[in-house]
Amino acid sequence: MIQIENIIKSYNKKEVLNIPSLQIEKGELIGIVGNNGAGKSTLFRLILDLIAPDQGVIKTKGTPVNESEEWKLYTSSYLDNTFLLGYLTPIEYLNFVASLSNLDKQTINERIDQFRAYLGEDNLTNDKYIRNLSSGNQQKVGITATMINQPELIILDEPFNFLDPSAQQNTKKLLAKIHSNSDTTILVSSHNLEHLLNICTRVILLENGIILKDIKGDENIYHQEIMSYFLDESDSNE
Ligand SMILES: Nc1ncnc2c1ncn2[C@@H]1O[C@H](COP(=O)(O)OP(=O)(O)OP(=O)(O)O)[C@@H](O)[C@H]1O
Repeated sequence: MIQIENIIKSYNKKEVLNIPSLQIEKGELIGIVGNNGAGKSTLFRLILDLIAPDQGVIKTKGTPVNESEEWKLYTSSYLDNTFLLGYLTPIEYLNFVASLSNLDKQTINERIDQFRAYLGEDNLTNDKYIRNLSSGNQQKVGITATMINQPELIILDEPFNFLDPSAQQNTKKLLAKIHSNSDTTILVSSHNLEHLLNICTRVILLENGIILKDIKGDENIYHQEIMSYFLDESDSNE
C-alpha cells in the first residue's frame, strides 16, 4: 500500500527523518511510537504530500504521492484540528466530507448513524459548531470524518489526545473493528503505548528520525520490545 524509498527530510540543516526503506502492506494496522520530536508527524505529512522530502520518494499503490491526485480518493487522515471546519456543525462537516465521495443522502445518513454513539448525541445537535466543541469532541469529529467514506488508507496522528478514558476505549475499539472487518490500512501514532500495543499488527519505533524497531507480532512481544525500550530510556535519563 505504501512504499518509502530513501527518504530524508531536514529542517534548518538538521536531519529529522531518514528512512532508507519501508514497506507497508494492505490491511496492516501499524502503530508508530517514539519520543517527542522523533519524526512521527513528519512521516505522516510526507505520506500526505503536505511537505516535500529533501530526497527520496513515497509511493502509494506504486505511484509517487507528489505526482498524482489518485491517492486522495482512497486516503483519509486526521492530524490535528486544522483539518476541521470550525464554522460547521459536526453533522454539516460529516455531510460535507461524505459528499466528496458522491454518496447519496440516504447512505450518508446511514454512515453518520453508525458513529452516533461514538460521537455522542450532544455533539450532533444543530446548534453546536465545531469551533465551540471541547478539544476531545473535536477530536472525535475528526476521527469519524476519516472513517465515514470507508477509505482504503487511514492516517491518524495522536488520536487518543484530548479524549476522556471512555472515548479512548471507544476509539481503540473502532480502530480494531475497522481492521477486523475490512482490508483498510491504518497508520496511528500515539504516546499511549497500552492502547497501541493492544490493537496493532505491527509497531514501528522511531527515534531521532530513524526506525529503531519494526516489529510484527503480538502484544507480548511488543511489550517486551517496546515497553522495555522506553523503560530503559527513562532509566538512562535519571
Ligand atoms: N516546520 C518545522 N520547522 C522546523 N522544524 C520542524 C518543523 N516540523 C517539525 N520540525 C522538527 O522535526 C522534528 C520531528 O518533529 P515531529 O513533529 O515529526 O515529531 P513527532 O514524533 O511527531 O513529535 P511529538 O511526539 O512531539 O508530536 C522535531 O525536531 C521538530 O522540531
